Amino acid sequence: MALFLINRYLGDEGDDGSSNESRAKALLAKLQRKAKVKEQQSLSCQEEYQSKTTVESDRVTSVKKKRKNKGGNLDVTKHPKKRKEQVNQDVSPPDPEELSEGDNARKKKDTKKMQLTEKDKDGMKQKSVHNKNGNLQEAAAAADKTELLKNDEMVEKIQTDQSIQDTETNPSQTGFTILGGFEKKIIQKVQRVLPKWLAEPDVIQRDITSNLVPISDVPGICTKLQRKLESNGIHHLFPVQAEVIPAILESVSHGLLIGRGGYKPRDVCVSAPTGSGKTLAFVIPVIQALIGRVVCKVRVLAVLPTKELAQQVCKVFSSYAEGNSLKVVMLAGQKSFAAEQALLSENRGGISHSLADIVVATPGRLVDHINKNDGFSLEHLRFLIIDEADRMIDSMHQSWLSQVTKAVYRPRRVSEAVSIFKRTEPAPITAASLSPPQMPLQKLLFSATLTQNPEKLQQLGLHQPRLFSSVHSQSTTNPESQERFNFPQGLTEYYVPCTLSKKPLLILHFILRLKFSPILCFTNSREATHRLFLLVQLFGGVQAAEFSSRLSPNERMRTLKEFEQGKIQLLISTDAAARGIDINGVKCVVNYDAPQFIRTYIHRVGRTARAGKSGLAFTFLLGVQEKKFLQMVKDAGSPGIHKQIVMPGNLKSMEPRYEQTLLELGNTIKGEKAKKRV
Ligand SMILES: Nc1ncnc2c1ncn2[C@@H]1O[C@H](COP(=O)(O)OP(=O)(O)OP(=O)(O)O)[C@@H](O)[C@H]1O
Repeated sequence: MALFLINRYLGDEGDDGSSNESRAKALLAKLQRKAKVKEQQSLSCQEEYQSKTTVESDRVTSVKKKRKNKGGNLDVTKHPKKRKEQVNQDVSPPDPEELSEGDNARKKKDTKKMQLTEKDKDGMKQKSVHNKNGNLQEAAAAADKTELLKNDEMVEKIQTDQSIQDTETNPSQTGFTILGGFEKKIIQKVQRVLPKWLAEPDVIQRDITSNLVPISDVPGICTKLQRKLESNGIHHLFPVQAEVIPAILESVSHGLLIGRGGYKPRDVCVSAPTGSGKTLAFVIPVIQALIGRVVCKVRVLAVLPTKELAQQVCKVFSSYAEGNSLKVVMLAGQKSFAAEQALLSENRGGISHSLADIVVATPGRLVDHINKNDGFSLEHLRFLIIDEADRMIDSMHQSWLSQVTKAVYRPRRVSEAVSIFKRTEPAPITAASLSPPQMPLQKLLFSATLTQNPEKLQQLGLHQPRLFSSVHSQSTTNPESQERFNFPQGLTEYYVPCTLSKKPLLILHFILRLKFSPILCFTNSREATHRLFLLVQLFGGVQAAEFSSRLSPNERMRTLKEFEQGKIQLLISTDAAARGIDINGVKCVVNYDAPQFIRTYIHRVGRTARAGKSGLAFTFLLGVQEKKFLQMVKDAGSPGIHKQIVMPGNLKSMEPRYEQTLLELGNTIKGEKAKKRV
């Protein structure tokens, strides 16, 4: 017995319930009818074709015969490409049997063209007769012949090309749907458009000095903080502070719990030049928002890429939290894990109590505390500050943000789960979602080189972000093209063409002859930093120090302090000191090694010309680097980089001592290597 019964649809006749045999007969009859109709159509096509193609030359017919002998198959309507190839090799009209109605119409067109070309031929013949005489006439006639032959070929080509076009543009003529043909379509280039919030930011004035705003003119800053600012020597706010502080304060105008009108507050992104005062732009409003708090909980978390930066920001927070009973704790690995744990919380009566309102952390240590410290809770977190945001996005592979988000939205302990505040991850706003008291998490992003790449920013999961920027972008800006940034107003940029061997002499010339101290000098690796430091030290006459991961965190801190105090004339550093570090009084930055990326350049040169002051930046460029580097700086929106030539004669007097120093350097490095091996 058959397991399956397969029924085939045999047309309307198949539905009447008759036997298989009668169905087969009906189908056969139908096919025969169709074949007859087709045959009649083909015959009528053939007749029409023969009547219209009398102008075809004998030569063409012979070619056609040849093709038939070869057994070539011209049924290429299904394969337009193949047809084109074949036609180019073997030009002949298609078989009348193959012609459909569409082909006939096409044939009419072709015949018209042929007639036109015949006229051309006649015209050309007459021309030649009129223009030439005597012996020349014969030659001219021969030339005409070849011309005509060429013409014939052209006519045929036009015909076949036209027929291909017809077939391709109007597939219905062939009766087949032609698949593919994509290469023929003109594909419109996708116009990338920035999202509105990125394309139309709130504009921040770039020029600090002529746009200072008196503290009392900025709405929302309480008198306590105003006095604190003044006691710290700040009487006016910089443009970025005057714009951003009121915006953040507005989002907490109805308390910490929920944004205005019950909506979650918008996240804030700030892109402003180096040294423009971004730190106070988040410290002031956040401190003010916390001043009235009753219970101590971690409500502010600031994440920074390096220990030095975390320490710097922690210092500013502590300065403004002082006297407001707010506690600031740093988690950056400066202290042991247990010591940081003790600073974060204490256990009273079996319940963990937070000892920190504001936590300033580096990503690694932060994740350690989230995972291993039960006394560290982010359940009440209200502000997440991401400083040097573009760098922090690059370090997203450490998944620190997802760990923070997890800790914020999913309380780990049962006691926390029954908290009166219900946290919900950002989602469509409905009346129901707004009914319980909400503790929103607001993200505040800051950078001098904030990316405009929406794909990168998307990783941060921003909620209705608002951008404050000193860079005006167009809505049509291509996010993939090189981004433009603003340079500090007081910065003057130079490049110094040089050779590799002259670089050490140049830096010595800058410090010993041109007296450009203090100089912050950047190299591209810690080895290069160390070698240059040794060389300068051996040369003598300069107070130099190095700054890189070769040093312990405490040594690095001490070095920065001594540099700021003026005890060090030349600080040779890796990019460890390129970002965010605020060292008072750096007059000159030297890029001993040219930076590879524009962001690195902007942050390095931004260590000078801070807070509206002036500063100089020099970049030593080898011949091969010049073109690419200058283009990169220009494309990024630099107001102009000047050429500074140091004549070889100016370095001559230092050369003998330098040669001697190189020998000593070789021995010192050998000694260091030997020491390492032991
Ligand atoms: N309103 C102000 N008046 C005077 N000085 C200020 C003011 N605001 C900030 N400063 C000073 O300006 C300097 C630069 O500030 P800050 O470090 O915040 O800049 P930044 O924009 O964060 O720079 P970077 O992008 O390099 O990190 C600091 O020394 C700070 O004390």
